[in-house]
Amino acid sequence: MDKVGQDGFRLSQALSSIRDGVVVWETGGGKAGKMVVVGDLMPKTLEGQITMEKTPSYFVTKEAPARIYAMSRDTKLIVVVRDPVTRAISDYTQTLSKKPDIPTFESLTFKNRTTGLIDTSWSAVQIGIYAKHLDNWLQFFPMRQILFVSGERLISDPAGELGRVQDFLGLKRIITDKHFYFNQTKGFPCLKKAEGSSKPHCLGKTKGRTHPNIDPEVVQRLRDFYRPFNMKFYQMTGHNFGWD
Ligand SMILES: Nc1ncnc2c1ncn2[C@@H]1O[C@H](COP(=O)(O)OS(=O)(=O)O)[C@@H](OP(=O)(O)O)[C@H]1O
Repeated sequence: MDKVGQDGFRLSQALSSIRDGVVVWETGGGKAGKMVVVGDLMPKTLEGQITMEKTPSYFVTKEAPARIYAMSRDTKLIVVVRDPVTRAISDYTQTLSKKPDIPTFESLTFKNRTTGLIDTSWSAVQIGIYAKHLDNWLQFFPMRQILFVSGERLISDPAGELGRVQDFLGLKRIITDKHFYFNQTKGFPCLKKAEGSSKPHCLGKTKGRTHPNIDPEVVQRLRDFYRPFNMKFYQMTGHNFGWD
């Protein structure tokens, strides 16, 4: 859940929230990383409260479903997804902003550009294969405990998407259109009033970075690559996200 979402919730509901943090990744030893902490760091939840924790990497971490299930099998899971092609470009843009020397998007996308073979081990590509990741979660959690929020609709209709979230969590629909306005300069909706303040609150500077122009042929190849995975994902979730 992003900041606008979190703020939106705090606006209206008794909600205890911590930011990214319950999971610690150990690096070193040449291993990709290991999740080591769960559970005890979660704040105590009082009657009538919902405790939230958000870590984007959970969704694509093989061990996460089993560990969260062991902590609490009733946990409700919310994942924001967007068109995997745009997601990959956004991911690359974020990395590029930190490491300007990385190779081009086009060269990272392919194992072999001539044959058009996509490098599915590149995380920017791999993360967007949502159907595959969802399969891991469905080994532990039923679909009714998982909500997929559309990243595109979070921009075009934030109140509508948050309406779905409130329903899913069994909360009253308190966040509505009247809590948002669209900031044309940012290209994102903002909250009219931030939590505990009378001032508006928009997403931070790092949201809405300009993406580099990518060779349209490469974009098309990626669209073709993702199409079957997207179709499977729509089937699994019963929701057409309209990416194709
Ligand atoms: N509320 C909301 N609605 C719609 N889209 C949103 C929202 N919050 C973040 N974003 C977009 O998600 C992209 C990744 O954002 P972050 O920088 O937060 O990434 S990260 O999770 O911190 O790694 C990044 O996409 P791009 O800006 O297109 O690159 C963010 O703009």
